[in-house]
Amino acid sequence: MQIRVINPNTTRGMTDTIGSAAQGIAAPGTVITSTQPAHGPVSIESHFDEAISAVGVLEEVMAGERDGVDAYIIACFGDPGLLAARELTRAPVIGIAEAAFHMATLISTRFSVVTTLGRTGIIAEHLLEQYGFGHHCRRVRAAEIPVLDLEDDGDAALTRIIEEGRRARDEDGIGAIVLGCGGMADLTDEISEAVGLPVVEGVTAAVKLSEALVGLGLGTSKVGDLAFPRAKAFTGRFEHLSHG
Ligand SMILES: O=C(O)C[C@H]1NC(=O)NC1=O
Repeated sequence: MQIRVINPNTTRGMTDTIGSAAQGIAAPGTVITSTQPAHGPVSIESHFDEAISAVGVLEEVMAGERDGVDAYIIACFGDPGLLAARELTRAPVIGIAEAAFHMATLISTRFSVVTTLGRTGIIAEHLLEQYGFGHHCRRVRAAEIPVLDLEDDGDAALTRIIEEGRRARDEDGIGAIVLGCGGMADLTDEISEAVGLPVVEGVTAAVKLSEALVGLGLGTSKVGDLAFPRAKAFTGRFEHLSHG
């Protein structure tokens, strides 16, 4: 099977980190192809960044449909464009936040999230409620690091994440940590070792969930709100999105 991992930001180094983590956990026979939008924010750290990035995610899913992709992963912790992407395909589309939340509830009764900047914590909080995991998550914490510090200042970023993870361990009454950024995909073992808790990371969780869904012959329902979009003309810079 082919799983297309989409980094919604446009930083190639982070796309490569994400793709490597995905391939490293993939089963024999699973091919990971990783991609990013041609246009969009170099990192996603606000509602504005999320909104703009979603268009690129959808364009990458449309390209994947031409490539015969078997499953898609949206590798940003805000799961930008998730439901819209599901409208475009019969394949499974998994957001890394949703995947991580599901996995964390299978190994712990309470978890906390450690993400990058505090200002994006509300996005994870909204997703927790939207997905039905609000009562499982004790707190959404932030290491207060810019997303691209994970690429540009990795050691300092890792230190900050571990420090926040230890505070969560000591204060939150939790059994697991969820990593709140696609760019943390290669840090799972180091953080788990340093904090002394199981760490759930969304990219790798989404790979295994995608393999499970494809293996079960399950894909996005095309009945109801996730049916293919109605024929629609788009104008201006979005004219290429016209369909039907
Ligand atoms: O929402 C966040 O803080 C992290 C999010 N931003 C990004 O560019 N990739 C992510 O996973």
